[in-house]
Amino acid sequence: MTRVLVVDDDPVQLRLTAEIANRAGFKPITATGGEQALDILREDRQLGAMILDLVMPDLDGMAVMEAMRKEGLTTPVIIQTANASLETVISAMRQGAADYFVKPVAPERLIISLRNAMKLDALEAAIRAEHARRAGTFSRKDMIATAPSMARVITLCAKAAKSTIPVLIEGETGVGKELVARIIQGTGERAGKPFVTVNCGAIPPNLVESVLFGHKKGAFTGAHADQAGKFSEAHGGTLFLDEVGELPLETQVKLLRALQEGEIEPVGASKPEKVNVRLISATNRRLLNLAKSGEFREDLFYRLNVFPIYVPPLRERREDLPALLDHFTARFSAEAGKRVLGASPAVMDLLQAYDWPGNVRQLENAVYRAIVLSDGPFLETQDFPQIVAQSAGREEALRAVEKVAAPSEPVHIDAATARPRPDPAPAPARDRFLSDNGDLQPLSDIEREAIAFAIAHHGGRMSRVARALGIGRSTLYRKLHEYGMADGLINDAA
Ligand SMILES: Nc1ncnc2c1ncn2[C@@H]1O[C@H](COP(=O)(O)OP(=O)(O)OP(=O)(O)O)[C@@H](O)[C@H]1O
Repeated sequence: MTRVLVVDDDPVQLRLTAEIANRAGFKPITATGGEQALDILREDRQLGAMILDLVMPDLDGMAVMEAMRKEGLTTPVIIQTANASLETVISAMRQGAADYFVKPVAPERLIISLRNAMKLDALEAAIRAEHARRAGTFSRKDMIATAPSMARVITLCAKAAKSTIPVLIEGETGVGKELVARIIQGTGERAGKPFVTVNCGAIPPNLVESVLFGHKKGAFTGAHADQAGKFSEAHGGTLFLDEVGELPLETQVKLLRALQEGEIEPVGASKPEKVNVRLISATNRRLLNLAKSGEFREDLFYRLNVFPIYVPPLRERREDLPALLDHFTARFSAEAGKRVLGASPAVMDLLQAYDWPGNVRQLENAVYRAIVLSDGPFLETQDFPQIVAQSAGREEALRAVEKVAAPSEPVHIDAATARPRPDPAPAPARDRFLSDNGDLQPLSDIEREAIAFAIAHHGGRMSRVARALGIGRSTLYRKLHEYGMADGLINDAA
């Protein structure tokens, strides 16, 4: 539940405002003076917003805002004042207040103001994060991680940033491993230097070596010119090897050499080249288990695993869900040009009860879809149809196996090692609008297929076929001729 700080020296007014916030689903925290408010702000960096009275005996509202600016306290501020002098309001807004109102305030007005202030804050954070990503200066504040189980991740990130030893980040898919890697880079001495990402699982095995180490002209058919690899691109900076467990064994040998010697050998090169790269690897399958089963070189495992960081799955840190939801809502509603202020309490219940096998990335995608679907100021459960369907399915499945002892757990990182390697990716179901090479089919092909399907479905009875397709019989015949399908087909028995 998002915490809101209410600051007022009048105890009656303080209770009234706190009660409005409480009824709107926020957790109010109260302070009766400026000094006390500042203490709370310094302690609790996760406050959603502060409602601040301007006139107070010890430290007034303006002085509180001034102190916040100096100390870099960024909680959004909504000013409340008894007299609406334009000058006061202008100075408060100049100090960075998100909004102001004159007491007594209508509850709806206060709630909208709170939601807007939080949305603006989340949006500013998203923009800051995007800037940081581009500049290679990601830091701890660009990651939502207030859950106790993330405290260790944050501490380890800070330690890893102080050195350049290889780091191995383990965690299920979509938990934020790349984000962790970017924070290590962005807060260390290589901040602002290249951050090059390679998804080892996405490169065809015969190209991995050339992608990583580069190649020389003529090294193989099609190598028309010298080509630098990812190691060279990351020179002076950080190389992030995602899904490192997917590297072919031959490439693992070369990677080991690159780590041991600090030099690489491009394909077709006659001599090695020196590189200065900090390596951060990630995997969603326990690398140790792969090493034990011989699928990953043990010597390379120990080289990569000097400093391991395990990122827990989202279902083990549900405390982060509200902040993540606000973060993605603000970002996507701004991108889609919609005025979504937040989510209904029912949505929060739905999301809290769900297991999130795809972790933060799945949440990000679910919120994106919800924003596209939503047509009100708050996201509702019907805006999350997939989560609703899967949650309902899970309930039913659980009811069906009530008497069976085995728990229905989502895929866990340890369980993921059981997959045989190489893992032949199942052929994706072909979309009926896409050709085999993934291009959209021409309309004529789609129409031809629809007609053929309708003819088969209605046993060749053309009146029915035409009716089903919503066209006249003569149009159907014309199309059959056009597509060369007329021969032997026309059987007009209705
Ligand atoms: N704690 C967080 N705060 C804000 N955004 C997050 C957080 N964790 C993940 N994200 C966002 O979720 C998405 C997935 O994160 P990321 O790519 O880092 O996951 P990953 O574990 O590397 O995924 P994969 O295993 O598929 O490579 C990204 O858009 C990322 O910015």
